[in-house]
Amino acid sequence: MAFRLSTISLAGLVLIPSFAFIIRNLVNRKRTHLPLPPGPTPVPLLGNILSIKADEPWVTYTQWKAAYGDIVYSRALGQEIIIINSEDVARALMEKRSHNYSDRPRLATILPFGWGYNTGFQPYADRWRLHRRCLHQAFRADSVSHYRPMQLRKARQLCLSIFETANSSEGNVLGEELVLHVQTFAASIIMSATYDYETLPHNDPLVHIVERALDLAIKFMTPEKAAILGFLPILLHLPDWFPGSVKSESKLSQKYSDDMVEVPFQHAMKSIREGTAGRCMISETKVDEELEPDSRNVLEKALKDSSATAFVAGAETTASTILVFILMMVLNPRVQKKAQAELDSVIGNGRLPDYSDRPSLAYIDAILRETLRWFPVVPLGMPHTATAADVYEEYHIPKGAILVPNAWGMSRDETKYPDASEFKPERFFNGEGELNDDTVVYSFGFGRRVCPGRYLADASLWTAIVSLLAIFKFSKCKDEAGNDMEVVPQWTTGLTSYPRFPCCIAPRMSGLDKEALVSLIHTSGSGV
Ligand code: HEM
Repeated sequence: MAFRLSTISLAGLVLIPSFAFIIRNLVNRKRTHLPLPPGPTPVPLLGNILSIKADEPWVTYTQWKAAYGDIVYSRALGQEIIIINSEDVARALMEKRSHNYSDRPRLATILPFGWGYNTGFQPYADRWRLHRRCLHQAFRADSVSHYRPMQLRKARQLCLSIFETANSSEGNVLGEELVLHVQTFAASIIMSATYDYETLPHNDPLVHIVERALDLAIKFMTPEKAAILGFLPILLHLPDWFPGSVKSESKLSQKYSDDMVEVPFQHAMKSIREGTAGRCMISETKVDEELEPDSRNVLEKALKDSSATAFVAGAETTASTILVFILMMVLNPRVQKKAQAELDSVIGNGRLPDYSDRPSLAYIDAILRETLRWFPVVPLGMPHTATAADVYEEYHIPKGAILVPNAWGMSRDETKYPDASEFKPERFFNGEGELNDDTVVYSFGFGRRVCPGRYLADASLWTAIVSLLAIFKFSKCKDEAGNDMEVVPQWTTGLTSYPRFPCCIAPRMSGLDKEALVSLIHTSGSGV
């Protein structure tokens, strides 16, 4: 009896919002007389959820492009979702009409799991504007050059760590070892740029606090869980023994998130008070002493929250892109050889490259662009929401609809990128042999919500790519008979995605040992 009762009440909780949605939708449609964008036929209640590839939804959306076009209407559990499959449509809506498409969906998991601090989830309102001001001050194009010596130092440290791992295993590096080195590199750059905090190479206590919060959040902050919690908010209050309850997980996640926001911020504030802080996001943000206490508190809170977001948004995305780059080098020896020939002709082998070499290394820049294109590590960008109903071409865009920019689909546009599934840096050169103006900006999002960390990310990626190419040759692992082993990367799923794969990493310079590498690093300048 108890079972039947709870089944009925659960069904009721699911059905009522769905009927409300259907009725609201019918009323709105009557008012507009315009069709919705085309899309697959939804089934009652679930919408189109069952026809989407759960681990690679961008693949399904790109197939929908072939069937329905650049703008596709779909539904998931009562939510209207519009997939944007072309850069032109994304710009027409999210940039040219950014006043209407800069909001974010209110995911039901955000506040209960302690993620209300995050810039990326802020509604389009004053608090978000203040966050953007703090991020802009620290990471705008003309501020980030200051971080270059630190980024270069950390890229060379990354090479040293990889060298040691490869050296101890005859060149064969396991997928998880590579992931760890690259993630440490990306995390240490963000911790330095935001908090002027120098991370330890292993088991850093502050990085641990951040990762603990992220690990838990990744499990619970999925779109499916948000949809379920949106229907059944009662799951937050039911006792732990009740199937589906998330009461204790949400409390734990809140605590971990609070620590993640507070602990590194207090560390930076202490250094500022003691007069030992170097340049970083916290020390750079002008909190005017003259401000009223209330305004000062609001600004300090925005600074604290947006700096925590910088880590969350910047570390994994940067690391994931470098992992894609290494995978591409393993799978495309021709490209790797050509890049190293360019490096040898410009730099020689007596020193390591630095930022001053960038204008002379066009092919390396093309590799960076092709890496961002070949697999945008935020394949579906971040969703934007329509603040008001709108009309685009002949279609009605309902108020509250979620717009999903399918960056992966844009990167597979055969008219712009012939043989799009191949890794070809040459596609970024014009007829005169110069780099063209496609910098794959769509991989960093659109309009007023575009990634504020893109300039910092660009410099981190370039310096990692150029340093790794200067020192190492990446190839497939060999089996006992000396044959190349097939590479089968395992891709993670979530808001971001990266490949995990073993590979063989050997120094390019014959006889290079650790001592020689350390000495090469020390004698190479920072060239800034
Ligand atoms: C390869 C590295 C990176 C990639 C591919 C990337 C990509 C993105 C994308 C696609 C978005 C969503 C934009 C939109 O809504 O249209 C975004 C947002 C954001 N990114 Fe990045 N990002 C990277 C690195 C960084 C770094 C290094 C930082 C910080 C220093 C950062 C901070 C942020 C923040 C705070 C947001 C939220 C913006 C908002 O909602 O207003 N990102 N990023």
